[in-house]
Parts: sequence; structure tokens; C-alpha cells
Amino acid sequence: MSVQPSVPLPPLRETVRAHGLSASKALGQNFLFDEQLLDRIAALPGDLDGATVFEVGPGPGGLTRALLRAGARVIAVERDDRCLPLLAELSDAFDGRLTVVPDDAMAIDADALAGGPYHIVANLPYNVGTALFTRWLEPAAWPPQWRSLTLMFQLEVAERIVAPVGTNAYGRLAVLAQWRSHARIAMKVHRSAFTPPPKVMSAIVHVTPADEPEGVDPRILSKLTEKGFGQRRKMLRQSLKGITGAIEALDALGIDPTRRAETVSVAEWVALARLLGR
Ligand SMILES: C[S@@+](CC[C@H](N)C(=O)[O-])C[C@H]1O[C@@H](n2cnc3c(N)ncnc32)[C@H](O)[C@@H]1O
Repeated sequence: MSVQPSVPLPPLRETVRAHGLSASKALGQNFLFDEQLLDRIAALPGDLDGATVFEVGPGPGGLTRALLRAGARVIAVERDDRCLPLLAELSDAFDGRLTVVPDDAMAIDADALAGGPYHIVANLPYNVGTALFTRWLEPAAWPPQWRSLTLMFQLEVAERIVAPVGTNAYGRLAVLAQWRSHARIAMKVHRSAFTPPPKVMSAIVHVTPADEPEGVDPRILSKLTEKGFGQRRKMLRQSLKGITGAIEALDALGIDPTRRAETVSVAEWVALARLLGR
């Protein structure tokens, strides 16, 4: 479905030029202007007609326009006040379906703002992208209030999120993203699609909640992987020795303590966390 604005909007590049908005490196700004690409990204969460979407960093609003065209109600958090007049025009053109929160996304409770089920869609600023992502993966209650995450990362980060065990990219991010979620790279995006083009390639990761393994405290899993991958070249008996009971748990599960964190599968980390939580 495609909902057109009630007031015709000029092409985004023109709006940006008219407002004299230039990209700020400090705020991680790389803008997307290609409407077809933006519509493809907005289609990744599935049918958004009438759905609520939380967007971090709308900037001048390219992705926001695509989400609104897809019929979503959008709540967008933007730190850069220079973008607010452009976003206000967008909200008017789409009959108030866009709410802009001028704040730092790190200080925002998205669950409370959305007030019900919602999707998260964002071309994330690289400086807070991973911190926001791990926060969305770590709620105590599961399934979370969000129904899907559709997030643009640098390709290297996206590869770390979906990495299988035993690969160089496999680490804490992969375990946190995979132990109770399905995570996949949905689309690679060439650097030339952005203004200005970043130095590296990007990719969109799509994540949906999966069933949660029983009897696992997410805080224990978080601690274990933090220690294990914090010293990834060390043997487990060394990297995990600061966690009470961890060496005994390795033994009880038949996990060789001379192995390294990157050889421990997601299921093995989960089993370790479960045993330590008893
Ligand atoms: C990569 S740009 C994406 C802009 C736009 N969504 C697009 O796709 O063209 C990242 C956006 O996040 C904003 N931003 C950076 N840090 C932020 C933060 N902590 N909280 C909210 N927005 C932030 C930037 O101002 C910028 O607009």
C-alpha cells in the first residue's frame, strides 16, 4: 500500500537544500534520498498499515517519508534540532501521523512512548547504534514489546550480528542477537547510496523475537559473554575464572575449559547461563 501526503511534498533533496541542512559528521549523519530504496527498506518489517513504528534519527526524513507512505504511525527521536522544521512539515503533510521527539535516543523509553506493540526501523547513527541494539535485545520480559527491528549498520557490524560460531566475526553481539531472536542480513546497501557517502558499506539487519530458552537469566548470559569475549584469545578457564561456579559448570556440561569463547556455540552459552542461574 502507498499513502500519499495530503499536501504534495517536494523531493527530499530539494527540501534539504531549501533548509540549508548539511550533514554533521559528529552526529553520524549520512542521509538517504533514493525513494525506491527507502520504500524497499520500509517494506522489510511487513505490512505497516496502521502499525506503530519507532524511528531513531529521522534526520531530514527520507526513511520517515517511506514509513508514512507505508501507512505507519511514526514516533521519531532526533537529536539534531536543525532537522525539526523539516520534520514538522512532514508531520503536517501526513496529517499528524508523525510525532517527533527532540531528544537523545539513549535517554528515551521506546516501550512507554509506543504504548503498545511496535516496530523499530532506523538508519542508525554509528556512534550509538550498537548500544541501542543491545539494549533492545536485553529486556527481562520476552517476547519484547517490539515486534521487529529493521536496522541499518555498517556491514562489518551487521556481519558480527549474524555471525555463526567459529568465525572471526562471531562474538558477544552474535550470541545476544541469536539466543532468543532470528537475525538476518536483509539487504546490503552500497556506500554510494548515502549523502555524503561513508567510507564503508552498510547493511540492513532484520530481527524478530524467537521463543526464549527456559530458565536462563539474560543478565547471567550477558555477564558470561562479556567476560568470555572480553578476552577472546584466552582459554575459557582463564576468561571465565572471575565468575563464581563457571569452571565447574563447564565441567558439568562437558565443555573443554581449554576452548576459546569463539568456539562456544549459542546453545552452549545458553546452557552455561542456565546452569549458573540455578
Ligand atoms: C545515519 S543518519 C540517518 C538519517 C535518516 N534517517 C536517513 O536515513 O537519511 C543518523 C541520524 O541520527 C541522528 N542522531 C545521532 N545521534 C542520535 C541520538 N543519540 N539520538 C537521536 N538521534 C540521533 C542524527 O542527527 C541523524 O539524523
